[in-house]
Amino acid sequence: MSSVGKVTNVFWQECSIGKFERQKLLNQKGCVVWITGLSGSGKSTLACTLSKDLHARGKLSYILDGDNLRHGLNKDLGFKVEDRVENIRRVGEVARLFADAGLICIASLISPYRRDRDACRALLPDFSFIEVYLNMPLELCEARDPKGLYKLAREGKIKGFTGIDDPYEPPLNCEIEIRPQDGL
Ligand SMILES: Nc1ncnc2c1ncn2[C@@H]1O[C@H](COP(=O)(O)OS(=O)(=O)O)[C@@H](OP(=O)(O)O)[C@H]1O
Ligand SMILES: Nc1ncnc2c1ncn2[C@@H]1O[C@H](COP(=O)(O)OP(=O)(O)O)[C@@H](O)[C@H]1O
Repeated sequence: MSSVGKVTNVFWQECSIGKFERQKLLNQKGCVVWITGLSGSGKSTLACTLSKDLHARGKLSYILDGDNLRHGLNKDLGFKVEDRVENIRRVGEVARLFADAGLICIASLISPYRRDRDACRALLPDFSFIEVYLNMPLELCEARDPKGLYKLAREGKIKGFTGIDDPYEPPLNCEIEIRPQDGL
């Protein structure tokens, strides 16, 4: 018996088919590629390109995209600090399940807070957690503005927009940092 979060009397159930058996079946290792950066920095584009490339190599991947998850799993969440924290916590847990299932899980979310990204990394001590920082200047992201959200934020029609009037904390020790001159 153990105590988990708010409840007690819950038990961990083991199965003889585990992570290693699944990895053998799929001929790959589960891991998480966590893409972080401002809106418009290219997270979804990179996630899709990576997934297509892996697919072509016969590797099974799955994308957890912030925008998409907010249509379902996270549709009860907004953009206040506590909602973003819960958003990242949930996606970290889902990413852990996908990695445990043996997939290459590609999470692409703004994930503005360093502490939350680090907490996701800490959830995955037995897997590779590859943090990819799309270090694109705000001016570039704002010039792209494919959804017109920066314009609305500048006009004050969206409050708390990341990079405008809400913070983004860049990673200090990410595995991969991509800058505009890297020519992606
Ligand atoms: N206030 C505010 N701030 C930032 N982003 C906003 C906001 N309102 C809506 N959007 C749109 O939501 C997308 C970001 O969702 P995420 O789940 O990745 O955000 S977060 O990680 O919880 O910060 C983000 O998508 P991307 O442009 O793909 O990053 C925006 O389209
Ligand atoms: N490497 C790149 N070079 C030029 N434009 C890009 C690049 N990556 C993405 N874009 C464009 O920038 C915009 C934002 O990309 P997107 O992947 O939607 O970013 P995010 O998911 O971070 O909001 C889109 O119009 C996309 O086509």
